[in-house]
Amino acid sequence: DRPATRNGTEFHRTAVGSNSNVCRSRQFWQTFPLVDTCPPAILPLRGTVYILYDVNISEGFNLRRDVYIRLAVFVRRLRRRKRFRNVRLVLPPFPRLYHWHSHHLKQSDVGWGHFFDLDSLRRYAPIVDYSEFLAEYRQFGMPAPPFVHISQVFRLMHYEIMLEQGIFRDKYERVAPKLDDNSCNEYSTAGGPLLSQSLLRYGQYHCVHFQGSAGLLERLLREAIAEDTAGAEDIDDMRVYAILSAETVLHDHWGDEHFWKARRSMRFSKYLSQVANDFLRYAFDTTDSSAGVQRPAMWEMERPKRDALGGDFICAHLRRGDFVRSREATTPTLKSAAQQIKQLLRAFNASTVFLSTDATPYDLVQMKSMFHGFRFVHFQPESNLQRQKLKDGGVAIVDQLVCSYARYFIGTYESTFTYRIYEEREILGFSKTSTFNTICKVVGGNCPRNAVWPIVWDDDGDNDKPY
Ligand SMILES: C[C@@H]1O[C@H](OP(=O)(O)OP(=O)(O)OC[C@H]2O[C@@H](n3cnc4c(=O)[nH]c(N)nc43)[C@H](O)[C@@H]2O)[C@@H](O)[C@H](O)[C@@H]1O
Repeated sequence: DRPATRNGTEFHRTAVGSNSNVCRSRQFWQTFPLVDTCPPAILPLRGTVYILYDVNISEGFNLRRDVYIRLAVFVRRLRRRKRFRNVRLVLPPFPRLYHWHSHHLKQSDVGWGHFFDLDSLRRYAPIVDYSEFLAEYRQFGMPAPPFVHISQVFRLMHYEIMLEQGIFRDKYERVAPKLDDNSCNEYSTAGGPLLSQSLLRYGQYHCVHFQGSAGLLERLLREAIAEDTAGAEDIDDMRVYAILSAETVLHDHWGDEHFWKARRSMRFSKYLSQVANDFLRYAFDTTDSSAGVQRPAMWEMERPKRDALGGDFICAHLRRGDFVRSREATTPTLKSAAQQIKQLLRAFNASTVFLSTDATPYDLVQMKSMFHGFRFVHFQPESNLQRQKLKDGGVAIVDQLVCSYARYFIGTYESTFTYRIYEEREILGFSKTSTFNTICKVVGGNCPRNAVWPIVWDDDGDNDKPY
């Protein structure tokens, strides 16, 4: 057929109009450079492997952030391998999470760009937001209405017995789905509702017992690519795979410098950061420089630091909601929490407390009434419009950011929400003693405390060039 022209480069109409994701092999293209079979935009995408993933539907926002880190560290390393040089981790749209109670807000199918600075994430790992993935995939040509074809889906599940003769071994195994078994059912959204995205279609659906760290996924993906490859013709084709219940995958190395680099790259979106900064200035007269924290334009410029001062207030993260019932043994009453926070205010000769909480409005009023003689501050969006823009997830992030700037922070036992605040304060440069604190069940009790996982920096700067 006759070559058409796009951006001054010739390509064959058939390759664009069809659903082919096959560009001619490099050798052929180099031999006959004028007969270019792909639109120029696609050429750099040759061999792309898109990894879609999703997380168990009941997991909260802050565990999802941790699962992201496991996969981001993995794909950053994976990109060093030839077949995966163009790997892309596709970030799953957030469904309406269990904890996002405001039913009048539109908060399903929310992209990661709403919460995070995608360019900052991208400087750590090859990621694309779901909408960016669709736009990129479209360039390969899709049938109408446009469908994305996932060749294999892997629904991960834990092994029933983890130890073999007392030893934990990394392993996985495809298993046949049992009809009466909800742990792997292709029509269930339990492993994440990704497949209900209207533009997705998939080929094979596998149930996989999986035990091990993210690195083990490389074997699983290589196996899938080998199965999907017929021969030399399609060896370097674009491929799409999906991993469901990705929370099953463990960190390759938890808490090392790779973890922290990925964590540091998780800067919040410009809009959310701006709302938090405005609130800090308005409510506490606090800025980056008055608080003495480090927040350079790029996370790559951050350095070890321990002398941040923080704003002139104490922050407490008081988790209520499901914790009141499901973690009764470690969750304090409002009265006990208020007593502990007031003790701290007196000890630090401070007059202001910022309370971050998912408490009901009624409990919040109760709590406030226990702080006579102190200034009690809680973040509320300033207008309906701002609430709609922030959504419940955005309000929670503003709460976390404000707590990250406090002179002293105390959080909830075993809450990932609290752990993410600990991490943010580690990055900003606070002392460990001002950060790793836990509210007890009762005042003066000998209570369990959250783990202390301090930040780890590379010895010689950002020398870990992945690409
Ligand atoms: C034990 C597990 O704990 C997990 O919770 P946990 O780690 O605290 O932390 P998350 O997994 O983030 O879930 C708690 C969610 O509740 C809201 N939330 C909690 N604290 C605050 C707060 O201070 N301010 C605002 N604005 N919102 C808050 C917020 O939507 C947050 O993502 C649960 O997700 C699991 O379902 C399970 O219960």
